[in-house]
Amino acid sequence: MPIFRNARFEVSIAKSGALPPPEGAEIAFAGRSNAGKSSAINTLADHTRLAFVSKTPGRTQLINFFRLDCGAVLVDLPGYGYAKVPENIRRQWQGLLEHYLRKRENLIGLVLIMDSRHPLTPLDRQMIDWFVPGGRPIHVLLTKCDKLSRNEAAATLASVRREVAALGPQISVQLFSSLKKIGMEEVEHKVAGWLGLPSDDLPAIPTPAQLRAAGK
Ligand SMILES: Nc1nc2c(ncn2[C@@H]2O[C@H](COP(=O)(O)OP(=O)(O)OP(=O)(O)O)[C@@H](O)[C@H]2O)c(=O)[nH]1
Ligand SMILES: [Mg+2]
Repeated sequence: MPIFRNARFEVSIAKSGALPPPEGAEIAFAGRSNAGKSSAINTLADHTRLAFVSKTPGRTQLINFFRLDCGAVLVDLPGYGYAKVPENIRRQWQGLLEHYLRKRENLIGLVLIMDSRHPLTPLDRQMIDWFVPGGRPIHVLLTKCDKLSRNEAAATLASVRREVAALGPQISVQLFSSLKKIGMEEVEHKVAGWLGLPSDDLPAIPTPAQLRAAGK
């Protein structure tokens, strides 16, 4: 069962004081503005307009909560690092992110979206630093991997894996593309594991040979 399918919008909030009561395990999606976070959520949810996708960076300015069929919650955090946002607003968003990542008791894991062409920016490292002390896992999606050659993608994956190994013990990394739907099963398996859902119900992760045969 693809766990993100049928995600239903529940609520949006703009201030940490207004967080909804913690009901069900939360899986947060975070990423630099324009990294492809909304596209990844829409692709995983199999819903073209669940999360807003735009060509103008910095559009997701709220924390959006989506309920999954299994009862868990997908949390879409505001994109960070967009240069044209005024400093005071940027500080306010970062405060909201820090509060949520450090303090949210039912937050069990973080999916961190990075553009595979610009991984591990200083703010990505900041998110990792805020989250790692809680001991909960982080799964990095190196998205837009359709824009890299096969060799570039493999080299990026290896170097990001090497770098995050030094930042915390619970950080995993994979390639992803919303455009080509690459890497969906891998992230579904990972998050199902966090939620303690049986991964027998999930489709098997295709082997590299199967992916090549499918032209991906
Ligand atoms: N080629 C390619 N383009 C992508 C992919 N994912 C997203 N994009 C493009 O990248 C741009 C930003 O995508 P969004 O999903 O809106 O990014 P976001 O991280 O949600 O951005 P903000 O909400 O603005 O912070 C859009 O033009 C998308 O079409 C992908 O896997 N491959
Ligand atoms: Mg977005």
